Formats: sequence, structure tokens, C-alpha cells
Amino acid sequence: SVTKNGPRPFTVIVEGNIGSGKTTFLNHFNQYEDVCVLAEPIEMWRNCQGHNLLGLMYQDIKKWSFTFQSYVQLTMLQHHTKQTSCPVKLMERSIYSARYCFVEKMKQDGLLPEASAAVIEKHFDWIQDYANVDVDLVVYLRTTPEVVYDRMMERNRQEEKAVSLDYLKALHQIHEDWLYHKTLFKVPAPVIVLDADLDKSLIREEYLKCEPHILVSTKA
Ligand SMILES: Cc1cc2cn([C@H]3C[C@H](O)[C@@H](CO)O3)c(=O)nc2[nH]1
Repeated sequence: SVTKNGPRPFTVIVEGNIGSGKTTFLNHFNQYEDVCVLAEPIEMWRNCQGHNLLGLMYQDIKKWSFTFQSYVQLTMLQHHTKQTSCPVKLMERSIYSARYCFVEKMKQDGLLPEASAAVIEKHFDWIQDYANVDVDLVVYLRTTPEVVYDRMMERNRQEEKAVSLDYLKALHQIHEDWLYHKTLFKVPAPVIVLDADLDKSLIREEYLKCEPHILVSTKA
């Protein structure tokens, strides 16, 4: 239910740039039955009643940014309010990074008209007041733009072919201001910063560092 003060699991959001290793991080925690892992609903964004909103957005960001970000906000609300019997919910990104990182970036670049941004913000504000979207911990997978650019190109996601290093640098800076310097917007919960430039073979040590903070209220 979306009532504001209903019971909710210990909720952790995983934030970071494109290619920062969020999926790898989530997969590590899939091994725990007490953790409900919610990956980004990218397949919903790729098929909204047959429309690939992610593809449309990257093809003509001015024309489709509002459409895409409106649907992202809805799908994130659905994840935040999804019922689970697990004591811990681990989400890939959140309604907060939607508003504070991606919508913010599109506003700054003039890719999202002020009137459109205003409507998204009205939805966001209403959700803050009437829905249960509180979170308890933020895991920030901190990377350098060049590293995630190489990973993104290697992953070779169809819709991201035209994403530039400059775009990743700008997104990186917004994540830094929000979650590291904490000068951009309200940070919704305490932040654990991980060095996500580390190669997959070494990153496991970083995960083990934050496990105790995530596997709270689960059977030991
Ligand atoms: C919350 C949120 C996630 C998200 C992802 N994206 C893009 C970045 C990646 O190319 C792709 C998958 O994360 O979607 C976006 O433009 N706006 C977003 N908002």
C-alpha cells in the first residue's frame, strides 16, 4: 500500500553513474534470501505498451525526456511501495536519483522544459507527503567517468550507443554534489561510499565492507 506510515523493510538504495557496477552489486546480494533485490525496471522502460521509452529518450532527448522521466518516477514509486516479506529491500537507484540526478541534469541542460519539470516535481512532492518512500541507507558506487565510459561501451547497450563521456562527466558531478559533497539536494539517508572503480575481481572486498550495514535485522 502507499500509505505514508505503513510498515516497511530496511530499505537500501544503490546509486551511481551509468556503468558503475550496480547490477554486479545487486547480484552479490541476491544470494541472501532475506534481501528483496529490485533491479532497475529497464525492461518496463523499454516496453511501455510497446513503446521503447528509453530508446526514444536517447534518440530525441528534448522531445521524450518528460515522457521517459515521468514513467521512471512511476516505476520507482512502484518499487518503493512494493510489498515484501523480506526484512531488507535493496533497490537499484530510486525516486531520489530520478529527481535529483537525471531530471536535474535535463533541467540544467534545458532538455526538459521548465513547465514539464514543474509537473514532475509536483508528482515528486506529493509522493514525498503521501507515499511510503523513506529509505534507510544509500550505497554510493563512486567511480570516475572515464572508467564507466569504457565499461558502458564494452557493455554495448543498444540505447546507450550515443551516450558521450561528457554526459557521464556531468552525471558524475551531479552524483558527487548530491551524495559525496552533499551540497545539491537533501540526502535521504546515511551514505556508504564504495570505490567502484575497482575491477570486478577486487570489488568483492568493498561489498563485504558494507554487508553488515545492509544485512541488518536479518537472521545472522
Ligand atoms: C531513476 C532513474 C534511472 C535512470 C536511468 N536512466 C538511463 C541511464 C542508463 O542509460 C539507463 C539505465 O540505467 O537509463 C535515465 O536516463 N534516467 C533515470 N532515472
